[in-house]
Amino acid sequence: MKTTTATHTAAAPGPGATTGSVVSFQNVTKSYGAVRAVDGLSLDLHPGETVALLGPNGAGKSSTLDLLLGLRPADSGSVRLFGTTPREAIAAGRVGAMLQTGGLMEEVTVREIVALTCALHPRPYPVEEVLSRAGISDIAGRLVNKLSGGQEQRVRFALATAGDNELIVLDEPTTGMDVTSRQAFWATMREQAARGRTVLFATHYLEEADAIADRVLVLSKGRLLADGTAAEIKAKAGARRIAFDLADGQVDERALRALPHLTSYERHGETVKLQSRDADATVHAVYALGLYPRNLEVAGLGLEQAFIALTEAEEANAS
Ligand SMILES: Nc1ncnc2c1ncn2[C@@H]1O[C@H](COP(=O)(O)OP(=O)(O)OP(=O)(O)O)[C@@H](O)[C@H]1O
Repeated sequence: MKTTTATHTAAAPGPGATTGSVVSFQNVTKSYGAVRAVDGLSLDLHPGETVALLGPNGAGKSSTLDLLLGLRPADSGSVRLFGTTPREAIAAGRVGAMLQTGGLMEEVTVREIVALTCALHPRPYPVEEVLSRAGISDIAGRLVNKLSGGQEQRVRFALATAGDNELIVLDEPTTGMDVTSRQAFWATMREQAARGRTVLFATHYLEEADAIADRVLVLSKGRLLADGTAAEIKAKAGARRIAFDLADGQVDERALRALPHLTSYERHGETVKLQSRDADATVHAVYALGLYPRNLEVAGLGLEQAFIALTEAEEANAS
């Protein structure tokens, strides 16, 4: 995966000036030939929010971020950042970004590329601080084209945080990073959010969305399928998890599969794992079969299971 960093040039209004929406999409549509990548998308992001953008492959996440940053024009609808066009907001140095396309400048050292990006930013952080925060002080003298994939990713992280941006946009930022780099990365993003900065990140790591984001947007086929806290998304998926053990002789696969309100069924030996839209009724029906479930557990879905349930339901509706 290749990534690039949006640069910053002109002087900007002071940070913290934002009171309205940081990002506003109104009925935005984008097609590539016959493929509708973004389909009537409307949303507003507010100062200080940390927002995860989730969706299966091809859901339109990268296209949405490209439109947001003005890298592609929308076919219809309006995209505004801080009440201005994306181009104006980026020129004013209000936005930092790590994207999936493009490459880093080659034949320069890590320190040089970071120093250049700091020099272009209207409100830069000190170069050594940017290097240290991204965990790349020890490789600052190395040529950019000699870096490993994970090291490159950390350099992009440094470039996206070279100055005080009001909005930070990240497309799958931690792909290729090791565990320590990921932790350092998210610690920095939390600091930014605590300072009132808005962070929007697309990810396939649902555990990151669950742990980091205070708002989760689920996209499917270019449309917004769900928008809320991780807890709200889990609740929206509706189903609950049920798990229990049965004694060997009690496993009657047909009867178990026919339990009411099931959305998913799995059995591993004597352990049965179900998802149900009405856990109370399903558990009642288990007892009504004359079974004696042991180690019975009923719990809400994790974000990952909720995401799968929501996007599968959307697929089923569409077909
Ligand atoms: N430049 C392009 N030309 C043609 N089709 C494109 C182009 N860019 C994206 N698409 C199509 O638009 C749809 C949305 O793609 P997009 O990259 O925005 O999705 P995504 O959610 O970021 O996917 P992934 O998780 O796989 O990165 C896909 O069907 C994709 O094939």
